[in-house]
Amino acid sequence: MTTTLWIQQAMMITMCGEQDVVKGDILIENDRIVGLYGQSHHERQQLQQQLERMGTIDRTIDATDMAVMPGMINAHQHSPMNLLKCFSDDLKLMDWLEQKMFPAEAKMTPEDIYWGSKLSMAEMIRSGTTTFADMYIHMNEIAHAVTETGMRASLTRGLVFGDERGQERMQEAVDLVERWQGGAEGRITTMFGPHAPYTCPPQQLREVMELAKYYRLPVHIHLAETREETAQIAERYGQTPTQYLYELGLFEHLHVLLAHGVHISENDMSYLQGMQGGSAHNPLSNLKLGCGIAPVLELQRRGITVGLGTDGAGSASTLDMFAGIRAASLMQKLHYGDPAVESAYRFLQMATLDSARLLQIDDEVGTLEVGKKADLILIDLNKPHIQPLHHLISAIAYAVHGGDVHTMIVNGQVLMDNRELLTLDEQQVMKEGRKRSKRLVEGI
Ligand SMILES: CSC[C@H]1O[C@@H](n2cnc3c(O)ncnc32)[C@H](O)[C@@H]1O
Ligand SMILES: [Zn+2]
Repeated sequence: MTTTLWIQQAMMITMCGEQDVVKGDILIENDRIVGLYGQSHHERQQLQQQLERMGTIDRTIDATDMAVMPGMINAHQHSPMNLLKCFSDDLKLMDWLEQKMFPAEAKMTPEDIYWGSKLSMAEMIRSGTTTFADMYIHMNEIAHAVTETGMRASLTRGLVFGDERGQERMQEAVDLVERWQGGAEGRITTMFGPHAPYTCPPQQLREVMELAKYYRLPVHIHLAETREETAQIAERYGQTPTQYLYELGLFEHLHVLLAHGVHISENDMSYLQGMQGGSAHNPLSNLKLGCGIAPVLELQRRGITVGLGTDGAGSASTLDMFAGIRAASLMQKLHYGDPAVESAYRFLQMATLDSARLLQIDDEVGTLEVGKKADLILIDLNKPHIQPLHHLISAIAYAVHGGDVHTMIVNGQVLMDNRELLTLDEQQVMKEGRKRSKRLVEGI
């Protein structure tokens, strides 16, 4: 059975080019966009023809005073870490990770992961994120949660080595890929996820690379997040973290999603130039953990894709990608002492199309285009903190926040309708989250 949806009179931001704000209508058939129409006589005629072909329309949405744009794509996340949000802040990354996160994670059951990820999904849907890249443990539970909530996700079993359970984790990574690649009607894709240079010795990294090549899947890895990491890798291998991965051949044939990429020197950039994939910039996590400012614009100048993520709520405290867009832009303005250093539009593009490129799903999502998947958000502009509306792109980058997202559609399915979540029980998710997080942080 065909399902049809007609969004009327929206300010459409297609993310296909600088001049792309057009008032008009969008037609969706099942999971795909089948038409985008502006106000010209010719486009109105085309709209009428398409409507005649489609017959009775199941649902219309009056989007007057609303912007419609592609959903946000969070390119780096650890969704169950929402259970550990705001419990151990204001620490250095290694202390935070080793003394707080790892001990709490060691207590996590599959059910904790399921409910923790659902809590994140409720927050993400509420704040306009349609897709996320997740690296964690017990990934089956996250895959089930994604299936139920209707979101789109790239799932990765995070791999750390150094104890006797390395091979077992590797098997879980393979199981995830075999069971879930293309799952949930194609909304789930998978990657291989060696956690970081400092938790993955050369031999194990080579083994993961072989698996990624065999399955023809991307690799998702943390890289160059702190000065301490640079010092540790220099001490162990006499290399920078980026050089370490380069010498192992990681950038030769594989699509790689690098999380953070803060401490990347000019010389390191030459190792990354020409790579498939790119870097996920996580400004809020980097600011909160005092990691530094990623060389976002230098990487982009060298043709390296930079998408946008939040990192887990355990460090970033929020999964609101609009807050991330604002932070990313302000960081670069401050860093260069130049407010004109990069446009607001470019940062919106990082959170949509560029993140889609990192997840290797840009042929399906990241822009509003005929033939692409219907993954989009409606933003309510009729609010005091947004009005008067002089420049829509500026307003979205600097004034809008996640709470302004009115309606969300993923794969043609409405997940949030006028701020009501349709695919999860928010009260139950929060109740389970509160109960479980209490047990996890006890005594830590
Ligand atoms: C083994 S699953 C993923 C692993 O990553 C940890 N993690 C969360 N945030 C960060 C970060 O900013 N840098 C490095 N590692 C991070 C998380 O706690 C999981 O153990
Ligand atoms: Zn991370």
